[in-house]
Amino acid sequence: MEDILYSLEVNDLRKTIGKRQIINGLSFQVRKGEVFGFLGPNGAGKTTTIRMIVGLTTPTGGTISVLGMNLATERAEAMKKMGAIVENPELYPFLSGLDNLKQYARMQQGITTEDIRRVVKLVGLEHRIKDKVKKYSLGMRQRLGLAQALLHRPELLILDEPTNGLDPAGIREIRNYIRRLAEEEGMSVIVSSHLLAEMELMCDRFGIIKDGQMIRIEDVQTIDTANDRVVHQFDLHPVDQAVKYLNDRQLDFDVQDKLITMTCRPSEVPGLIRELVKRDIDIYSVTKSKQSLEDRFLELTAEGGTDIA
Ligand SMILES: Nc1ncnc2c1ncn2[C@@H]1O[C@H](COP(=O)(O)OP(=O)(O)OP(=O)(O)O)[C@@H](O)[C@H]1O
Repeated sequence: MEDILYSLEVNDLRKTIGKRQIINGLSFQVRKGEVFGFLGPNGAGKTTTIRMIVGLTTPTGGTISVLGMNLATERAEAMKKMGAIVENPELYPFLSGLDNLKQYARMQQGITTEDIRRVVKLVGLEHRIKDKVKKYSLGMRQRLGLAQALLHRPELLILDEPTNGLDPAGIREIRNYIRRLAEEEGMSVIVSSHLLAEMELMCDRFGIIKDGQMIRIEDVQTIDTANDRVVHQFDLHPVDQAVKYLNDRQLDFDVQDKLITMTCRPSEVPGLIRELVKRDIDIYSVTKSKQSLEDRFLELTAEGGTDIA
């Protein structure tokens, strides 16, 4: 049998609502066992794409394959391989977490007590599973929703903004569970977010979506920022002299609290330091902002932004 490399393949996906083309020829693949992020500004089309993948809305054109099965022609089989939390998970607050899972299990076929025990452990709710859901924190509810989505042992898990509304501790928990599912269970996970730092910590790769198109796919391990323009902060003395030099070179910079901030490529920094030192300017430190990925994202998604070919 031919080996299937991808859990999900989306090809030339399109969606028109009314006269508006919302998704515009979107293509990407999700590998087996990876966490793939869907990153984009508000209104980029993340939710619409996810709704098509989970079968909540029908594409106007293009194809979606789940583990090699075409969603349009082998829908029932493809759906069995998928678990999702797209809108808020449906939970009954007056039932315990366990009873919620039992209730959910009844609506599906072939779910055993062992399956329930397994998902409770997977999301770390063993000690609170008999408590009523109304007593759960938002993070715990989210984890119970995750447990529901995992009950039928999906191979592809789809989570729309899974960390939305959670506090930092809750975000970290969900992130850890998502990573565990990929690393220990070999599951493929798609998460959408507009939080960049989140994507870097949670994903193996992420795609940047803008105006209903995938404009770039990044591999988190190999993000190459060497040639990206990054914000650098120079602590130096005397500032006036440095300001004069930078003005003479017609460089763009800001001065705040005696610190000079400028956006440049990391490769340009050594030359700049040499020139400043030649002018008897003492450099105490140069700090590179950690926001480079965010800068790049904003640049890529800005109206009329940089050419990303
Ligand atoms: N049912 C609909 N009717 C008309 N327009 C829609 C409909 N659903 C989505 N849109 C529009 O499609 C575009 C993409 O929306 P979508 O919700 O997919 O974006 P998103 O990337 O998920 O954004 P957000 O981060 O804000 O959720 C938006 O401009 C939205 O207004």
